[in-house]
Amino acid sequence: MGHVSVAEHRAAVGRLLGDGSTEQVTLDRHAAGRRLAADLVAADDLPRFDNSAMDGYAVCPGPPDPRGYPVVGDVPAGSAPDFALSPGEAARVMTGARLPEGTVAVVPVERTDASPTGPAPLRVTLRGELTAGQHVRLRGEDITAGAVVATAGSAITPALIALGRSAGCTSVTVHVPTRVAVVATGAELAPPEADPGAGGIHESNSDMVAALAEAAGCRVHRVEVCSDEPDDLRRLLDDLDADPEVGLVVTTGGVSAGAYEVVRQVCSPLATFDFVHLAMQPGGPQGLGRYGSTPVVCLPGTPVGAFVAFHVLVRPALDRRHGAPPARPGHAAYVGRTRRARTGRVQFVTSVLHDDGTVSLPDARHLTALAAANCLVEVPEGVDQLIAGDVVVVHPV
Ligand SMILES: Nc1nc2c(c(=O)[nH]1)N[C@H]1C(S)=C(S)[C@@H](COP(=O)(O)OP(=O)(O)OC[C@H]3O[C@@H](n4cnc5c(N)ncnc54)[C@H](O)[C@@H]3O)O[C@H]1N2
Ligand code: MOO
Repeated sequence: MGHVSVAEHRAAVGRLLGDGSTEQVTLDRHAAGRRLAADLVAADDLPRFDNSAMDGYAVCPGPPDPRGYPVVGDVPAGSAPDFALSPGEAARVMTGARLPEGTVAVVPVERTDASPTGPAPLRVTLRGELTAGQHVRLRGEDITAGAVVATAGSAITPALIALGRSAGCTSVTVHVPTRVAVVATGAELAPPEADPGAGGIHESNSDMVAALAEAAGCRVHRVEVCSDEPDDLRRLLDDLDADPEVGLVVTTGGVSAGAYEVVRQVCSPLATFDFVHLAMQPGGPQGLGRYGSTPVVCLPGTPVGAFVAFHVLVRPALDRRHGAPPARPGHAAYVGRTRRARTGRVQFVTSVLHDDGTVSLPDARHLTALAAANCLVEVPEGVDQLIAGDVVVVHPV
């Protein structure tokens, strides 16, 4: 076991995972959450043509006429008028309808003497002032063909799907999600439906890590629980290495100093692996390497340690692969209540950041504190006490 810093190990995970790749996919709901790997460019003007923002009458003002405007056409949405308005003429138009040439303004039906339903009248009288351009949506006023709809790195949100599709875009170039297998190891682990027996526990890491990976934009293809038997783990890793749907394996457990550390027993003899104990708590014991050609990141077994290690060490590499901007280096908050801290290693404490900018740190590293947490407070190595009002760095989780 070597001794490396958190930053060094984070960089090593980044090198192991590499840059990722890109692909072209349909711009539809399935692309939501992915990030653009290239600028998205409008294929069409938005709106595609001048159109009405109201159900009413398109008018081209002319000399005052006490009988009102002659209605020379009727344009429902979806049709293209084959006539133009001359001064003193009007046409009935519906919301979204393409406006006839010559339109100066649209008057909502409520401001006319016409019935909102039934056939278009022969003449219409308007009430109130008329301003040029009122209720007219101009071609390309939202975005024009060839303009950048969203820049590379943008997340595909529901609103961006609406904008891109409205601008005629049908496909997007995006980062390919990392295809992940999660392997929880330990002889004591009982699956959800099983009785853990006298010495067993309810297994929880596998789906926690899988959910963390999916929240980071990965596709999780396999979720496995493995015994402490080296042969079982070898067989499973061989199988995962051969599986084209697996591009990264994340293991939990079996990396510390005990007698049955299956991950370390199987992987540390391989020249492609490195096991270290980071000066970090929780999540100190770590491993990484390649099994066959498959990158493997080995997290510690304690659920809080695995969670923190995923956030601090693995998430940044996944963000880079998936085109997400690097996380901010953390932001400042104030310690709410004085408490002691352990020195000798950097701590990431699962904590609650409140609206008033103060942060509550729990007394114990329990899962209840993890589940309540909305941030990790980074307590530097040399700090043995946090005093109420001290500034600390927090990382949202
Ligand atoms: N003599 C030493 N003992 C330990 C050291 C050390 O340096 N010297 N490090 C401690 C630290 S820190 C950690 S973290 C753990 C890491 O141990 P492992 O990664 O080998 O994990 P396990 O021993 O398999 O399990 C630890 C703990 O977590 C529970 N666990 C494991 N997997 C799951 C799971 N899938 N779901 C729920 N809970 C799980 C397991 O039952 C243990 O209680 O080592 C310390 N020991
Ligand atoms: O590094 Mo361990 O996760 O402190 O318990």
